[in-house]
Amino acid sequence: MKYSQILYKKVNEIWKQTHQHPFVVGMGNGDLPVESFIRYMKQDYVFLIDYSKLFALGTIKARDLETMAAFAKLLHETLHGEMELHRQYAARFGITNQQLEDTRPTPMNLAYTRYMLNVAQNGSLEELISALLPCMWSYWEIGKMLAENYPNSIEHPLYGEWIKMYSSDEFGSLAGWLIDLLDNLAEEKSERELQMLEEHFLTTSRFEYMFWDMVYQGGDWPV
Ligand SMILES: Cc1ncc(CN)c(N)n1
Repeated sequence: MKYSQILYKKVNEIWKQTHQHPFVVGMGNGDLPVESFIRYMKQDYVFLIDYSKLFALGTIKARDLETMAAFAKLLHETLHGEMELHRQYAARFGITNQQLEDTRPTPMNLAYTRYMLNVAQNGSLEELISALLPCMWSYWEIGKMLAENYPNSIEHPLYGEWIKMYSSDEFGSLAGWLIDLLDNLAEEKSERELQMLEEHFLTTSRFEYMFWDMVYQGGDWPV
């Protein structure tokens, strides 16, 4: 069995609960309050600024030109594709790009990005990938699940664009490339190293769930 399939099984329960989270379900059936979506978009924008840096660190840790170029492409797609979606959403609500960028990350958001940046800066290329992969892979799974279970959701005036982007073949092929890369790299790793990668994968899968919960519940600094 491929290493990614082993990981997929390990996070099955976490991802299942993520798919059932009211924020995710609310995008599918259109019931999600707009204020929750605006909170998500702002928090996610500053999340993506740090997340982009992981791809930059991926180019530094890459061991060949092809991998370097692929990480550079992911960096470009995040800054100019994924984040552009957020900028367009924000404009609809009269939120400027500067206001988006100035969003103060919540403690949960900060904990998540600091965890990944710490792994990316201090760990191996394999650790970096295993920490960031749930972000891409779980979003792709959510996009596909929503498009399949809620076929009309693609037409939703607000959430439709989000679902279209994350269920798209383009997004899926970027996630797929990262999955294949981890599978190849994992072949040469010891049990102990694989255990560490699994730990990162599980941790950031849990962080993903917590991120949805944070933007739904509105968790912020107490003072
Ligand atoms: C919190 C989070 N995780 C993942 C993704 C998908 N890149 C995202 N936009 N935001």
